[in-house]
Amino acid sequence: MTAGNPHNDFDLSLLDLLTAPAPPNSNPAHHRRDAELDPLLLAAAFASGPHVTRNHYHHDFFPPVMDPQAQGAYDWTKWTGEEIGSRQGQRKKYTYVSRQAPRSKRLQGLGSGEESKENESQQREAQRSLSASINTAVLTAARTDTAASLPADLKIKCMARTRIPTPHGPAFLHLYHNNRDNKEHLAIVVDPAQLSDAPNPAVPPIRSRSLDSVWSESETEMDRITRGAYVGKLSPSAQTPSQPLVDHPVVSADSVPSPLIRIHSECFTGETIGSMRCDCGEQLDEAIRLISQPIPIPSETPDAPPTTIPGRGAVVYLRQEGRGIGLLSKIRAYNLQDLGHDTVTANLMLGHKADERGYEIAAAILRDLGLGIEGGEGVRLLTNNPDKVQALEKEDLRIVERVPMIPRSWQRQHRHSVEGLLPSSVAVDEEDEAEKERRSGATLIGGGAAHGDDLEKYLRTKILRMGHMLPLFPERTDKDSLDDQ
Ligand SMILES: Nc1nc2c(ncn2[C@@H]2O[C@H](COP(=O)(O)OP(=O)(O)OP(=O)(O)O)[C@@H](O)[C@H]2O)c(=O)[nH]1
Repeated sequence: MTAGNPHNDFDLSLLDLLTAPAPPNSNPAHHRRDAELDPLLLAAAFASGPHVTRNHYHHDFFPPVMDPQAQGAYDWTKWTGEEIGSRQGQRKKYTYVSRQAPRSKRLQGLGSGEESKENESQQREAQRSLSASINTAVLTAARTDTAASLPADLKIKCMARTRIPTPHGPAFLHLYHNNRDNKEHLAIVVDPAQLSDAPNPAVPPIRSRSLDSVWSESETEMDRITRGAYVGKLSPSAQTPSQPLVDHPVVSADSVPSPLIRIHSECFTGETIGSMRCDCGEQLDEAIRLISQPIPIPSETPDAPPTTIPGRGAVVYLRQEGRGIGLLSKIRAYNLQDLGHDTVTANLMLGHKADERGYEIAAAILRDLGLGIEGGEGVRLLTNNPDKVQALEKEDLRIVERVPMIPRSWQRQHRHSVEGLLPSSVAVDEEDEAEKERRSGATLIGGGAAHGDDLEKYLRTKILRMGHMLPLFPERTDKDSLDDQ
């Protein structure tokens, strides 16, 4: 995702500098509940360098300190540790702001082809040297002895959690920050037992360690509850803050089936405007449905009736749109696909790889949630993508089973052939078709199963060119689907 970005060499000791204890608040009744400057977001902003677009030049402290060339700016490379312009005994206040580019810079991108290429390379060069000077300043400011800039160790932190009622049952949405990119990755945790008055003690709750930890000595119970560090169900009369977890509880592998996990990548088109070029929206919905299904527990004696526990697991939702190439490139790729190229070739024609995603952040989020950790119960991974399995195993995630994601349109068309592909732990949806149409994908435009020629082509390419582990059924067209109705 960020591989090869020369701006990633951010010195982590700056985080300590930025997280130094805040001065005592003179008016505690109105203090902010979130940190004024989130150090992880700042780290990502520094690491990614200044982005010059028409409306956004870069983030900077005000008064300006990052761009040594800017009028009135302070050159950080010359900083000796004294606060700029501060008088004896006075603290100088900096505000972190987003600045617009000067007009001359904004107009640069509007030149002719040759001219804008030249401008682009000049901009890249300027970015490189500016980023180098920022890094020098950061190193000096943090007073470390680190001679060379090393890639920063990945750090993630769950900033907030809340309950979300979904058509498939309750879920807990967790929002994460990290020091690699400036994206807000998410985890949708399905664990309704956490809302029960008498949870099964053999099944530990899926909790974030970083969220449940104590962030500062001055943090109040209400601060913790507001950011989601509470247990049970929140209501006007029930507010119990959570306790920090020392270690994630270890569950023996045979006591309950391992939680079902999906690592899902953002797809604006499929998930928000109901595009049927891909099955992403449907997959997200289907993943939450499958994870929410009650889990059958084998009975201890042959005569005892079978029991179930509530569904458990999580979808880690990564903001790596378009298999990591971004929405702009994906839109261009769609036009190339309309010209007859497939999803892989279109990416390659635009100078991208077929897949530019990374799963390091996903693995870190799962570890934070105590899922797939060494010595633990392992996870069952919902995917057809062999690269995803491999990449997560490389991150030391303990995967005990791969569970296929069968596209809904294929489940309907090829119901009998498909049933055998699903492991017994995943129940086939027995609802009648009309009920299924109504409930599944209720939050997506159009609902139900995505279908059509575009989707057939996309799915076939994933099998034929990307090695996705799905059966290849005889090709169908939109007309066949209409004939079935
Ligand atoms: N570049 C590109 N990206 C696409 C296209 N269609 C969908 N995507 C992206 O592909 C990603 C979907 O990936 P996932 O939902 O994680 O699934 P997957 O890697 O295909 O594999 P599974 O786990 O088996 O579903 C999202 O980021 C989509 O935006 C396309 O035609 N071109």
